[in-house]
Amino acid sequence: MKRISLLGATGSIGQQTLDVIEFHPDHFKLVAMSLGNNIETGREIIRKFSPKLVSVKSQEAYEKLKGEFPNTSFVYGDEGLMEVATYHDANIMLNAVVGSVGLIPTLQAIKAGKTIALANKETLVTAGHLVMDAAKRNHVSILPVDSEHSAIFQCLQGESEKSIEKIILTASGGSFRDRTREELENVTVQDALNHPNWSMGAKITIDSATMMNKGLEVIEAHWLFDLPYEKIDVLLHKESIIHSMVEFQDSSVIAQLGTPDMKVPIQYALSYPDRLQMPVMKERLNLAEIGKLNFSNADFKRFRCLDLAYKAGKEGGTMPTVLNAANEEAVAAFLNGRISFLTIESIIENVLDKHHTVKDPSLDTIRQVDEETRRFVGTLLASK
Ligand SMILES: NC(=O)C1=CN([C@@H]2O[C@H](COP(=O)(O)OP(=O)(O)OC[C@H]3O[C@@H](n4cnc5c(N)ncnc54)[C@H](OP(=O)(O)O)[C@@H]3O)[C@@H](O)[C@H]2O)C=CC1
Ligand SMILES: CC(=O)[C@@H](O)[C@H](O)COP(=O)(O)O
Ligand SMILES: [Mn+2]
Repeated sequence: MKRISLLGATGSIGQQTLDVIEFHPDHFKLVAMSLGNNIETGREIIRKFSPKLVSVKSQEAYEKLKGEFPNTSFVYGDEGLMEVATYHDANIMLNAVVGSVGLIPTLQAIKAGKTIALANKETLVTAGHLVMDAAKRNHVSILPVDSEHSAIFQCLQGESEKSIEKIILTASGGSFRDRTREELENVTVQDALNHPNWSMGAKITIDSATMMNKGLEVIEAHWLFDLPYEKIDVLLHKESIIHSMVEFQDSSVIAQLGTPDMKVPIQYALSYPDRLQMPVMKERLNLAEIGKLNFSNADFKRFRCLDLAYKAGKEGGTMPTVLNAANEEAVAAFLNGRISFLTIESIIENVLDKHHTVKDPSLDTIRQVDEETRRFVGTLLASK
């Protein structure tokens, strides 16, 4: 029985994780969870799964919920998130919060010896060296939930990482994949939130539209699979059927395919090294029905954020921390209607240009750079 603590239970990945847990009561049990502001959904989840410990974001939410469920203890804030991440009765922690707020709970869970199922890619982007180093020292596995990384992880089962020629991350191209840069000038938040293949949280859907998502995934892959950036390619594939591929030294290419459904990589991370039945999904893959799959190279001028992410990743040190923090702030400003779609990338580029890299940063330095970057983006936004 895997006993799961789930960060971000009310989100898109969180809810699909709960579906998977519900399908397999003999294999999985939810013992602890966190939510942010969505108390209504939180209540429904607590009623259904009776977790022993629940963390909420604010003290106000904590005051509202704490007397309602006699068998559940409540905590709140950053401290609460950490308590859930390290809950004594959990053996696996699935991190499905959005943003670099996921970093510290991940590090704490690693220290507590929990297996990590990681959806929260920002954690690896902002401080991949600290996370992978802590995992190594504590003999803890980091199992990917992100669909591309799960695909690569699956392709690598039974293979030696030494025999990898390169990995190929597929990219749908997001909501605006068929538009020119000129056509991006006046796109709306609603247009951007309309992803062609995946139903996801707002932040990652915007990241997908700017292709920053793929850039973050390149950095995530660098850390997870210990590969230099030269061995990580991106390929546009608009159907999101091939979730990613590995090319080996002998020229063989192994790919992982499936309909776009996050329950598959979530379940694989939870059941690993076993596979379980997938009782409820939209549909299984029928290639004859699909007929044709499309591929093309990603244009780095068209998808500026992808280029910025490769450059930040290659530079290393604190540069990816800045990339991530600037992106989080710029995307939030776009979602709030404060800036246009193309301003997201110009803000990130401006901030990266001004940053002087600190090599091999400590956790304190990462936190400081993250905060400074957010403040700097705040001043840029104030002048708009
Ligand atoms: N959605 C997807 O299909 C995929 C997502 N990912 C990654 O998984 C992560 C989660 O994405 P997704 O599920 O789409 O995001 P959502 O926005 O749908 O969910 C985010 C979750 O995090 C909680 N949360 C947000 N901010 C905070 C905070 N400051 N403190 C505590 N909790 C917080 C939210 O709580 P509440 O809603 O209650 O406020 C919610 O439970 C991201 O890193 C994303 O990149 C990766 C691959 C696919
Ligand atoms: C489902 C998932 O893993 C997302 O990260 C997805 O990959 C987004 O799709 P694109 O970034 O390829 O548009
Ligand atoms: Mn992905």
